[in-house]
Amino acid sequence: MMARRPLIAGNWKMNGLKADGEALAKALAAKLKASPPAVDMLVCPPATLVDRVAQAVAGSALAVGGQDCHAEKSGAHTGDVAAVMLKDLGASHVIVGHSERRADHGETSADVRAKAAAAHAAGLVAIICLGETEAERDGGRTLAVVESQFAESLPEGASPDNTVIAYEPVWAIGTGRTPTLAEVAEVHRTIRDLAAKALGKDAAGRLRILYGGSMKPSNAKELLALEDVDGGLIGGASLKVEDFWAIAQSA
Ligand SMILES: O=C(CO)COP(=O)(O)O
Repeated sequence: MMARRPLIAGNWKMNGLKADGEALAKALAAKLKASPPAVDMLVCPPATLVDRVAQAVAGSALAVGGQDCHAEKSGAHTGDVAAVMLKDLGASHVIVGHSERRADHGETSADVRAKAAAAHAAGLVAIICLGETEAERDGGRTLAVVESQFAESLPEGASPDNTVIAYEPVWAIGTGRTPTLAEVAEVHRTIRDLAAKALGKDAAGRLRILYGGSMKPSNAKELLALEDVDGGLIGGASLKVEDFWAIAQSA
């Protein structure tokens, strides 16, 4: 029996105004109600829409998450959002350490670890992102990069119940390119092995490890069929109901 229920998560990034965000979430919630798939589904709208989307899908099986949180609970941090604030709006998850935040905002793995700890303290599941750049892949450093990001980003107290790992090769995000299936399998197996060392074998066996980076209906089935791929973190294709739903159906 499959021990890990797949998680199909949509990262809307900086897309969506009130009307279209609500319509997208409602359409997904309706599909989930009509024909529940054998996966968990999550959408992560921009912070401005978390409240509205959470209210729109309340009572449905569609979970809602944030895309980032601050490491502190409150304070003088203009423009930032605390994990507890996302929780207050009805979020159950938050993405931390996305490569766009690591690149655009200079977030380090130490920052990511503090954010994940804040998410846990607020009662949120932290989706911790990691992945190599193209130069790192070309230089043969993929596994070393993933290993150090994993070691440095995982907080004390992490468990399969409060943490999900997302492997997102930076060069595959929004480019239409993906690693080969063998390359994805190798990285996911490595992450599972790292998790076994950090959390113990049983916990590692329950930990969900998502793949992200140009996942779409045409390649989802083969990616999601890999033994250590337990779902997807989907950007562009999560903005279209039919595409996101098709991906969920192929898990
Ligand atoms: O960054 C991603 C999800 O967090 C992946 O984005 P794309 O699916 O658009 O490549």
